[in-house]
Amino acid sequence: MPEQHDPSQAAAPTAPGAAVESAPEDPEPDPDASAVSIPSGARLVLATHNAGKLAELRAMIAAELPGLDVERAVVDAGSLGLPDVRETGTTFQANALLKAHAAAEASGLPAVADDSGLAVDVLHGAPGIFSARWAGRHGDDTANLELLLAQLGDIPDEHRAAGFVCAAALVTPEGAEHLEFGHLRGTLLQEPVGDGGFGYDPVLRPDGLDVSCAQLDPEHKNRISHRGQAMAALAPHLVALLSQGAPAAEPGEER
Ligand SMILES: O=c1[nH]c(=O)c2ncn([C@@H]3O[C@H](COP(=O)(O)OP(=O)(O)OP(=O)(O)O)[C@@H](O)[C@H]3O)c2[nH]1
Ligand SMILES: [Mg+2]
Repeated sequence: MPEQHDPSQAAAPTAPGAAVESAPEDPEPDPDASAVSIPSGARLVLATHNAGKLAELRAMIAAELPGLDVERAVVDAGSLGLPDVRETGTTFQANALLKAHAAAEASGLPAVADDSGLAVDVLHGAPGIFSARWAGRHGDDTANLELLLAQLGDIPDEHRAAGFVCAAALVTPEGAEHLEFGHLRGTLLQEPVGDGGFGYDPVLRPDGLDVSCAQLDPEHKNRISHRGQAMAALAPHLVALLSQGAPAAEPGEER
């Protein structure tokens, strides 16, 4: 069982794992990962192919680990040529773990993955884990959002409560796991507003604000978002992992 801190997320992930703290030091690159070329200085893989998520995750890691050279140390699944992982899990946490395990095994580096989505109360939590492909095609944000608005066309504001959910997983090449969660509750607007963010951002107005997520500046969204909360909770584990056994720089070598 990975560590997890969200009792509302009931289904248990299947992959076993020890606590990250027990990992003795940064691993040597996995010899079986020879198909993947790891840039020098890479320390962490972000196991996502979603550009919107990637930008947010990079900014969050830069803010949470100010000593880390994010440009050099953080690589992403796409730039390593890692394939998209089939999300066969039935919960956010199971899919986050699937993606992080796959990237850690393929790269020989620790990996962070996020599985996230929009859960609409009147739809009993849908689109949920199917958020990225709600309209039938993976990653068509405009079609997903239009379908959702059409489905909710007759639903008045007082019954349009919804929330973003994020499960963020940190997995080492040895299989150690950490899992954290974040939620952002709000109300679905009748029409998209704003052009920032991605996905369903233009239709979710967070509780206590009078703008959509797409109208927030990126720092503000990251401070309050589901992903921001999950990554803030994961940050101490990332710090512990990345500060352990950091290879010493060779004389004259830049890090
Ligand atoms: O408006 C949004 N603001 C957000 O902050 C947000 N976070 C997640 N989502 C939605 O949920 C899907 C994730 O699905 P998902 O976790 O499987 O990711 P993905 O398939 O897009 O990329 P990957 O990380 O799996 O490679 C995304 O595509 C979006 O539709 C969001 N929408
Ligand atoms: Mg996905």
